[in-house]
Amino acid sequence: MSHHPPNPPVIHSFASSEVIVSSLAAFVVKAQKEAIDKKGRFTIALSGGSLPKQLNGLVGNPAVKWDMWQVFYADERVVPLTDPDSNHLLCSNELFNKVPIPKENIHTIDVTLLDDLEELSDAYEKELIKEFAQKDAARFPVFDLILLGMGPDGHTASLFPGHDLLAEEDRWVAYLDDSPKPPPKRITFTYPVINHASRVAFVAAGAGKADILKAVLDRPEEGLPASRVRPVFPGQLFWFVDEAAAAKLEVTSDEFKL
Ligand SMILES: O=C1O[C@H](COP(=O)(O)O)[C@@H](O)[C@H](O)[C@H]1O
Repeated sequence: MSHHPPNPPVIHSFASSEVIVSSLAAFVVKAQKEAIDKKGRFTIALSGGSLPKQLNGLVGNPAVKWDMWQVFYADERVVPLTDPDSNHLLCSNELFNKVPIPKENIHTIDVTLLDDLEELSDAYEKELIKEFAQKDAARFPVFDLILLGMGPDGHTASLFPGHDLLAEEDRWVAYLDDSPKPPPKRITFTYPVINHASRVAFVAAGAGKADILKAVLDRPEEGLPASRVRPVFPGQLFWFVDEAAAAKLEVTSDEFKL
């Protein structure tokens, strides 16, 4: 465990969510290149919600080495992969069905275990162990990049305000059956996984995110789930926001320009 304090977050603010799309694509490509140069593979975790649409700048992008990607989900709803609530379905519709990524490089939940949350989350944890433990010999997986969204209540992945899972220190993947946002049954990466990544990036756009973004960044002592994302040094946290979402932050706009 590093005793160095976490790096301060880097906040990139853009005039519109359209500009986020191209900047985010360049950011992902840079993370991909560094990972492949170092380790010959790129491990990335995605979220659902508004995030997958923002990945459109990767479609048709010749710099993306799809066969080197290993994709996991930072959280997933416990539903069939064809259900409109599935994060995998959303990511497939927005991204994976439009690019030449090998299907076996996308790690989905095991849908034969939908009736047993404990087995399902254990199986997804084992999937992570297969990818990371033998190769990296670390106590927690070290993702090259985890992309997160933030809900209007400050939740991220399926870590919700006041939920017991915020205190989970050992498990890599946990389950809940009481999500305040439907559907109630979900699995989620825990903080030990999120906070051991090399890079974690939040994407938040629109005026609907302004109040909660202010609370998360200006009042971290409130302990909202998104405020608790503080990657262990030398990991780095990034925020990709548009001006509407950043409107209520205290820092001057110059500090936010790329
Ligand atoms: O339920 C979820 O919500 C969060 C935030 O969604 P957003 O639509 O406000 O961006 C999402 O990141 C997570 O993956 C999803 O399961």
